[in-house]
Order: sequence, then C-alpha cells, then structure tokens
Amino acid sequence: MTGLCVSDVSLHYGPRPILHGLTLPDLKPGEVTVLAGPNAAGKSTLLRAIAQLAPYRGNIALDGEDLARMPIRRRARLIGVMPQTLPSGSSLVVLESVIAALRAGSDALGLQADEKAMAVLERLGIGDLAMEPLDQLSGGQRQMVSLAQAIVRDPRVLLLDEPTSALDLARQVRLLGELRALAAEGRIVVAVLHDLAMAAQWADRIVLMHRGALHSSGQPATVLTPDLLAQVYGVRARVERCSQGRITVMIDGEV
Ligand SMILES: Nc1ncnc2c1ncn2[C@@H]1O[C@H](COP(=O)(O)OP(=O)(O)OP(=O)(O)O)[C@@H](O)[C@H]1O
Repeated sequence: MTGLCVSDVSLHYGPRPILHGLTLPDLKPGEVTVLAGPNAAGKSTLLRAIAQLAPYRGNIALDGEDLARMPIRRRARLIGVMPQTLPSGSSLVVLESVIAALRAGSDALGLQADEKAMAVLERLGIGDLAMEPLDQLSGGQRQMVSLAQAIVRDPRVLLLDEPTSALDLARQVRLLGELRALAAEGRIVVAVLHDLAMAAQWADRIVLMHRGALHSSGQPATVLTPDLLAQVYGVRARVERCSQGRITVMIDGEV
C-alpha cells in the first residue's frame, strides 16, 4: 500500500479526549492535502500524532509500515515537520540551523551538508539570510527558514502547521507554489491552513475536521459548500466557481 494511512486514531491529553477514532482517506504521493477546521478542532494534534510526537491509539502507516514501530532516525529522514510555533533562543545562524536539521536524519557531512543546506535556502529564495543569526530574523523570515529545515532531508512526507501565518502575500504564494512543487516530486504534503480561499486554490484535497473528528473530505469544490461552512464554522459564505473550474470562497458574516 503506497501512501500515508491514518486509521482509527484516538488521542487523549491527560483524561481529555482530543481525537476520536479518526480515519483519513489514504494520502498519496504527489498530493497536497489541506487540513482545515475551526480552532481547537485537533488539526495540530493530528499532525503531531502523524509525526509520532504524541502517543495515540490506532494505526498510522507509511507505505504499509507502522510509523510507531519505525526506528527514530529512519522516521526523521522520511517525515519533515514545520511546526506552528518556532523555538526561540537559538545561537545559530540560519545556515547552521538548516545543517543541524539535515544531520538529525542523514549522514551528510562537511561540505556535502553545507552545499545541500545552501541549495535549499536558495531554492526558497532566502539564500541571502544564510549568515544571519536565527534569533534576529523577522517572523516571516523565520517561517521560511523553518520550511527549509523541514525539507532539507528530502522527506517523503511533509507536515506543515499553518505555514503561511507570518508570511506576506508574495511569500504565501511562493510557499504554496513550493508545496505544489514538492508534492510533484513525489512527496505527500499535508498542511494546516485557515485561509479557505488559499486552500481552494492550492489543495488537491481538503480534510475538514470538527471537534476531533473528520467532518468531510474531498476536492475543494466538494468540501467547501455554503451549508458545510455554516455548520462547521458558523459563517455565511458564498462559493463561486471561476472559469478554470476553481472555486472562490467569500465570507459574508456570521450565521
Ligand atoms: N499539550 C496539550 N495539553 C493539553 N491539551 C492540549 C495540548 N495541546 C492541545 N491541547 C488541546 O487539544 C485541543 C486541540 O488542539 P489543537 O492545537 O490540535 O487544535 P487546532 O485545530 O490545531 O487549533 P488551532 O486552529 O487553534 O491551531 C484543544 O482543545 C487544545 O486545548
């Protein structure tokens, strides 16, 4: 079985149930899946479970192999994570931080690691930041560096938690275009996004979560309907189809 399979996953924080027997459609290489849903729906928690950063019940498998049983180093090579909040207090410069991320899951050494890390920074258009101290970057610059750290090991699965939250419009478009390119290279890309108009434009599939469970999933035009947005978000929305078959979502107010 090729792809990422999330089956009957339940997760508690202490006594509190957060995810309730969640099963996703199989996520295939080449696809960008957007996880959407209201605040506290469990989107970050699901990404943490997939990344094996939180204990859960159920099964999460990559290409048929249970991720919970996979050796940590191999898993670190296969899964790249871009977290929602970025750690601060680092004394590294940008290039060093990307090299450190590379070494966490690969045997790349010396010049080879430097070149690889630099190539990723160039790919993302932030090569000029290489020698800047990580702690002196703007929020948006740090977010781009976080993406570099997530992709430098050439992961097969890329998990991104609100990757555009600090980015200006041009950088949002650049990052989302980059996600499409990374998927086209054969990766499984899963991103949490709140901006449904962006999700409609860039995602192959939207997985809509509500209260720790899967509410609906499918192509953007199937999932993003006025009825469904009213039910899940409590908003009045218009959804219009433009000439290329894409949809645009406009929010008019609360229900
Ligand atoms: N470390 C934790 N300990 C206890 N409860 C937690 C922890 N992390 C998250 N939660 C709770 O789990 C629930 C789901 O949180 P999660 O961050 O997964 O939601 P989300 O859908 O990503 O929300 P948002 O859109 O606001 O980022 C929330 O009720 C939250 O309070």
